[in-house]
Amino acid sequence: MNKVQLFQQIQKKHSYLCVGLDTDLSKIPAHLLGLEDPVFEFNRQIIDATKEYAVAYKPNIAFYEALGPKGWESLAKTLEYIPNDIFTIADAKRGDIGNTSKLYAKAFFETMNFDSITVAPYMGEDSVTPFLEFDGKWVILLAHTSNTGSNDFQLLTDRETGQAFYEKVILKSQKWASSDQLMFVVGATRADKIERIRELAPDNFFLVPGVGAQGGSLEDVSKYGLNKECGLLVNSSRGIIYSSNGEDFAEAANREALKIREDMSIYLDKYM
Ligand SMILES: O=c1ccn([C@@H]2O[C@H](COP(=O)(O)O)[C@@H](O)[C@H]2O)c(=O)[nH]1
Repeated sequence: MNKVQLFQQIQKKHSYLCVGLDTDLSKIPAHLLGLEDPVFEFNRQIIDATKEYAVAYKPNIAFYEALGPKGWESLAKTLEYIPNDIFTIADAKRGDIGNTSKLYAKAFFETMNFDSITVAPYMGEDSVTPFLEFDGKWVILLAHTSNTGSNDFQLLTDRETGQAFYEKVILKSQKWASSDQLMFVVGATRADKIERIRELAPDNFFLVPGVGAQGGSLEDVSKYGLNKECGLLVNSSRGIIYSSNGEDFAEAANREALKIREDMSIYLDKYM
């Protein structure tokens, strides 16, 4: 999916919601556990309940890898089930020496047909560019993440330029790819930095995790992060998919997604 198509979906749905499929067997409703593939069944019902409001789905790969071959099977079935006009993100946070990155890219872009993958920039240019060699596929580079540990390295400042490490990542990586292929992860818990990050990357989409369970403010993210083509995909995982752990989990997810979409619709009119 290209940037124009993504923006069209956002305009059609008045939403920039990404639903995170962090599907955890210890958290899903008990009545699903006896089924052949409870993870897929949970995801199937969540997708059906939220697809009217979601412009992206983001399975976090750790939750599937942890289950071994069965988990990969549930992931493949989930990816297949997501409607074609909805953007898909493999939240895998990969990145290695070039020939290894190339195979990570092949795994997520060819063996599985994800639209995008999250990539860690720490190993530099030759670890990121192999992911950019796939037509129509996106790299979502970790820039300023939502966790407290992000302060350890991402805020380290270069004495000469005064630039923080995360700012360098954003500036340098824009030389490797255009905003048609490169997004950045920016935590909603970093709302105080979003205005600055938008200055550094005016045209790139940001994937923003950290609203909902992590407490980030959707309004602040929207106020400082929206650009002329929206430029935001705001993710909520636990806040939507585990809003009930009873038999009504899908209806509860539908209500949560709708609430977020209603706010997004207001912010698109107010701030874009
Ligand atoms: O900076 C980051 C990068 C990735 N994540 C991932 O996003 C979701 C957030 O889940 P919630 O339940 O909505 O908190 C999860 O998959 C994280 O691994 C992040 O939170 N922060």
